[in-house]
Order: sequence, then C-alpha cells, then structure tokens
Amino acid sequence: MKLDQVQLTNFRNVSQARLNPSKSLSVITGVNGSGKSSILESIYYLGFGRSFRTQKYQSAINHNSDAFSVFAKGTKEDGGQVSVGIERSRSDQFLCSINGTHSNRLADLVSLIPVQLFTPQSTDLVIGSPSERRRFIDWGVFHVEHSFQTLFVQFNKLLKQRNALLKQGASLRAAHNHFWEQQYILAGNRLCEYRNAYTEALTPIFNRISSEFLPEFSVEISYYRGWEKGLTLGEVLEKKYEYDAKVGHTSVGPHKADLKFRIDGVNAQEILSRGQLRMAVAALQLAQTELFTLQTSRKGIFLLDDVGAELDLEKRERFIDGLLLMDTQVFVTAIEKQQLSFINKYNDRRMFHVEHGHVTEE
Ligand SMILES: Nc1ncnc2c1ncn2[C@@H]1O[C@H](COP(=O)(O)OP(=O)(O)OP(=O)(O)O)[C@@H](O)[C@H]1O
Repeated sequence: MKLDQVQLTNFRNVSQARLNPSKSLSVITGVNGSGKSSILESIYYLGFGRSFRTQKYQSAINHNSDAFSVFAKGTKEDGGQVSVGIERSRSDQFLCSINGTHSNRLADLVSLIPVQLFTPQSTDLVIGSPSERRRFIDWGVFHVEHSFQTLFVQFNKLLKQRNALLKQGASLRAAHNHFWEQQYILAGNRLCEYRNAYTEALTPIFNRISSEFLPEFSVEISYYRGWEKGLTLGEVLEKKYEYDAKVGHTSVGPHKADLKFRIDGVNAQEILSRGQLRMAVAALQLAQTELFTLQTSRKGIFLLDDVGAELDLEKRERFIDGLLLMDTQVFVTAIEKQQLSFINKYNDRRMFHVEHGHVTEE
C-alpha cells in the first residue's frame, strides 16, 4: 500500500498538517526541532500502533491538547482505496478505524501499513537487546504469514501462564499441567519454525547487499532459536526444569531467540565501527524490504529519519536507490537539502518544509 495523503492533528508540535506525499520519494526538511521526525513518527504510528521514540503515548499528544489523531488515505496494490486512522487521548482511549469502521484489532490496521524505519538509533538492531532483533524478524513473518499474529499472542499467553505456575511453585510435571506444557511446546516450535524459515530466506539477500555496503567485511547472520542445539524444546525444558522452578520463570525457549551478527566467528559489534554498524543495519533493512516485496508482492513504506547523521553521501544515495528500485514509498528527513544533493535525479519526488510544526510543500 502507498499513502496518498497523511493528516496529523495535535501530534507533538504539529497542530494540523496535511501532506500529499509522492508515491516514490518524499523529502522533509527543516531545522532542528521543527517537527520533521514527528511527521515520520505519526506514519510509524499507523504501522505499529506506537511511537518509535517513547513508550509513553501521552508524550506525542500536543501539550495544548487532549488527544492526537493521524489519518491516512492510501491505494492498495490492487488499486483499492483504503482510509485508516488512529486516535489517542490522555484518558488512554485508543481508537483505530479502517474505511470508516472502528476496529478493536490493531493488528488489522498494522497489517495494512507495512512500515520500516531507519533512525540514528537503528544501530540498536545490532548492539541492542535481543528483543529488538526478535521484533525485526517478527515484523517480517507477521506481514507474510497471516496466522503468525494469533500464534504469537497464544505463545505469549502460554509463556505467561507457565511462568506464573513456576512462580507459585506448582509442578509442571503434574498430570493436570501436562496439557498446557504440551501446548507451550507446540506453539513454541511453530513460532521457531516461522522465524527460522524467515531468517533462511533473508540470509542470501542480506549477504549480497552487505557485500555492497560493507565490502571490507563478511558479515554473517544466523538465527539462534532460544535454546541449545541438539535438543528439542521439550528436552531442554525438562533439562532446565529444576533451575526454572528455582528462579520462577522459563529460562529457555523462543522468547530468548536472537539474530546473531558475526564476522569470522566474532560478534560483529566487537569489530565494526559505529558507521560500519549503520551500514550493516542498512543492509539488513534493505534485505528485509526486498524479501517483503518478493514474498508478498506488496509495496512497503520506509521512513529514513535524519539521513545526514546516519550515512555518508554515497551510502545515502545507494540506500534510497535500493528502496526505490523495489518501488517502496520512501520518506526522508534532513536538516538541509544539501544532504541529499543527488535527489534531482529522482523525477517523482516531492519536497516538504517544516517550520515550527507547519508543513508546506515546496
Ligand atoms: N507533546 C508535544 N507537544 C508540543 N511540542 C512537542 C511535544 N513533544 C515534542 N515537542 C516539540 O516538537 C518539536 C518537534 O520535534 P521533532 O523531533 O519532530 O523535530 P525535528 O525537526 O525532527 O528535530 P531534529 O532535527 O532536532 O531531530 C520539538 O521542538 C519538540 O520540543
């Protein structure tokens, strides 16, 4: 899906704004604090139902208002028109709508708007906690496998229940808990299979792109499923049973999965500079975009925040070229146009300027 119009109300310092972005490349410029990232954040909200900057949704509501809203109109790959909206109030009311109908299922909205993001914090994907990388993999699986969301929710419920039983000191070996243990193993194995298949499909694409972005290194990605090799999930749960009962939670399983980055067997974060880490993340995200396009025949939306701080000029151009080649709808923010001195080559571009939260098309 591509967005034809985005409308923000009381989102951070943007009281009202309406943008008709390019189907290809939209560039948003403005000085520090003008509101560029807020515009990307609002689009991100449609794709994730949350901010990429804060857990506190209230932070995004304009200081002088009680609620923010983001609406967008878009065109799907089959030509169908879609309008979506999200609204959050200080009283924790959360509304989302699809084609004018309120929906309680955020997943329905999120599945329509496949958004990816690259920001100055994106290196967290390599150096941050494994949960960042699980989220990355799960985004890819979610947009391809329709049953994934239900499975994911089910697995997390079963995990929570298992942990609660461990905390209470209940025996998971008791007959009346056996059924739930089996359900946990079944759901865990299916989750693991999805993630594994996704990483296997992603790897060759990542290898190719990574060799362009980081030609001096051979970065390898591999999926760690969350427990040791050679054992089934059932076997490892049995092996760790005494320990888990003592600590009161499940120490192994898909909730501990990770994506490892290695160079000659050494963790990539031990070797790569900050700039090189960004290249690795850029390669990973481009690979994800390519795989998404291949597996779904859909078009994604890519948000590139503060592009000048992130990549050198040549890599900026290569990154944007790569995204546009896959017919992705790209939104880029930059303080100055000079940071994107190559953009005149893109015919289908639109330029926006933000000043104190006011957006104008140039
Ligand atoms: N809830 C809010 N209500 C009103 N203004 C806010 C709110 N939250 C943040 N702001 C302000 O909104 C402005 C826009 O911030 P934003 O991060 O979007 O700017 P930016 O143009 O991306 O800046 P930079 O180039 O420095 O990253 C900032 O001045 C910030 O202080």
